[in-house]
Amino acid sequence: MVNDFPQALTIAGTDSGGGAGVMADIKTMQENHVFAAAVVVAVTAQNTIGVTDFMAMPTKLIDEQFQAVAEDLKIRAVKTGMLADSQSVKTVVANLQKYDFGPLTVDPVMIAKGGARLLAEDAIATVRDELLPLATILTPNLPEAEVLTEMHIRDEATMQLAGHRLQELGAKNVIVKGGHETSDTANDFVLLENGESFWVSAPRVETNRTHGTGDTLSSAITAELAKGADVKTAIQRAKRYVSATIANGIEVGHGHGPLNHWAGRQLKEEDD
Ligand SMILES: Nc1ncnc2c1ncn2[C@@H]1O[C@H](COP(=O)(O)OP(=O)(O)O)[C@@H](O)[C@H]1O
Ligand SMILES: Cc1ncc(COP(=O)(O)O)c(N)n1
Repeated sequence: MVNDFPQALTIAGTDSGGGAGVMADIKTMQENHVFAAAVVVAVTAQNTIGVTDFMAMPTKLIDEQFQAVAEDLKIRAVKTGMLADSQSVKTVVANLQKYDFGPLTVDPVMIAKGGARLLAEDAIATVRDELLPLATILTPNLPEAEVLTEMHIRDEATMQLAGHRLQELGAKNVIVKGGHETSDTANDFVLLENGESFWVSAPRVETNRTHGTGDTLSSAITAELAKGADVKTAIQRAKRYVSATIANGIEVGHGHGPLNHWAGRQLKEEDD
């Protein structure tokens, strides 16, 4: 059948070091048996040690990438990652309103693990006011949730409160990621559109090989949605996948190392 294979789209920045951004998204979607397409919003000069430079793509080129994808592919689920600046966020929002790419996962990327700012300060309001209300699923880490809700998150109770505030801001479903916490388990709080809430958890791995964890979780969710999973199932499967990529680390680079995107194959073997 023409155009029937599950296809997903990432709208994000590239990582020359291969561990995060568009590169992590494509590897994740591929490993989860979904065809991955990409609209590149920014290019970063980056490795596991840090980001040395980046540039946002011109608006016209972003528009043209959207048009090229929309005219030919049948995208069933889409995610956003690094969006760089306010102009780029507005361009992405306009294109998401123009084309139907299915459920939208918004990973509100702001600052890289190495400390570099990947979203201009004045673009935070644009993300909150214009992009967040389009989100089927919003996936902030703790610092991002704090910035978007303007509250201090200290514990599980404040993570839950933040989830509810983010839903009030317009995101249908929210997952507040606890990767930046220090407890023995990596606990993420999930609040669904119907009001149901629960935690997804995995043992915390003592490692600095966590470059691209957020991208990997959000693109695994997007891949599951592209295959037709419901939101709850997509989040549970994606958590299992990202946990395996962290737990079965590979040694690449000298800083915050990338994940083992092949680890899902091990999970399949365990299941069989
Ligand atoms: N050291 C770790 N061990 C296990 N899971 C982790 C670890 N660090 C992050 N995670 C998980 O990875 C996912 C991404 O979370 P996080 O690292 O907070 O995102 P981000 O990359 O956006 O900062 C979450 O499910 C989180 O719980
Ligand atoms: C292009 C791009 N997108 C996203 C991230 C965030 O990933 P992390 O928080 O793991 O550094 C990144 N470093 N680079």
